[in-house]
Amino acid sequence: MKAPIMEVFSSIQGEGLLMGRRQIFVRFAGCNLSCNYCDTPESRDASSGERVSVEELHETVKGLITPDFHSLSITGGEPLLYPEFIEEFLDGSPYSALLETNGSLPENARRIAHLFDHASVDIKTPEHFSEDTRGDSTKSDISWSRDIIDREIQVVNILISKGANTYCKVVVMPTTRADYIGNLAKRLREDVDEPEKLSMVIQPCSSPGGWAGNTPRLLEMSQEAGKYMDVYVIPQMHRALGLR
Ligand SMILES: C[S@@+](CC[C@H](N)C(=O)[O-])C[C@H]1O[C@@H](n2cnc3c(N)ncnc32)[C@H](O)[C@@H]1O
Ligand SMILES: Nc1nc2[nH]cc(C(=O)O)c2c(=O)[nH]1
Ligand code: SF4
Ligand SMILES: [Mg+2]
Repeated sequence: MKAPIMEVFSSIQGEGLLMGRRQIFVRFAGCNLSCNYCDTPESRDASSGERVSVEELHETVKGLITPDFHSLSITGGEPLLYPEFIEEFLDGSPYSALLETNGSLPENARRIAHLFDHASVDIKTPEHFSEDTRGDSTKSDISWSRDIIDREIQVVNILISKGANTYCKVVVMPTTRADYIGNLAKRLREDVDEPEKLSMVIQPCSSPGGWAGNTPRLLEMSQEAGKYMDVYVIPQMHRALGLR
């Protein structure tokens, strides 16, 4: 079996609750969303990857193991587009794995959630999409994205129920309303089956220079989310350090 893989590399996890861990990243090519902030836009096109077999991927990963290796990061693009390949690759794999997903494909998640010890589910917001597809982000109401958030919450519930240490990640802009993040946290608190097992990571968008003078907004967002959930504000460490 083969799947389009854009890159396999060893680095330090730069995001979320495994930040600082040495990981081997497997970046699948192809994505079903088009976030306007995506820092790996080339990964959205499945043709940006080389078709690799499970056996070839095992060999490549084996050659990248280091003494400080902690886990695999299965990312993309959107890895949930390739559940059969991931199932074959991780089934019987000796390595712990993190799933880095946009959470939009619950049925695919259901098939492979049991193979992950860790999971990061991105919660996409109106600002993440272009004008023609997003709702009215001038309001604090999250109704515009009900469908995608419904699916992301389903994926969170599936991953937690299968034992993955799961957190959600929200990429925020200097323009993101603090009460929007508060309402998002409230919705997650209400609809996630085991909310005590879920933390929210507020991740500042890494568009250069966007945060100078806007950081008080991060405190406001954290405070609003903290009314409902365990919350962290964590920037992308690898980009600040120039790590891959
Ligand atoms: C490239 S995506 C691939 C995995 C999956 N498609 C997703 O969206 O989670 C990996 C992560 O990068 C983060 N990311 C991408 N572009 C970013 C940016 N400009 N600023 C901050 N985080 C970003 C998102 O949080 C996303 O979870
Ligand atoms: N160092 C490093 N950490 C990361 N965390 C999430 C990443 C991703 O693109 O999925 C990423 C990445 O591309 N590099
Ligand atoms: S879902 Fe992930 S890979 Fe796809 S466009 Fe958004 S950030 Fe990029
Ligand atoms: Mg990245």
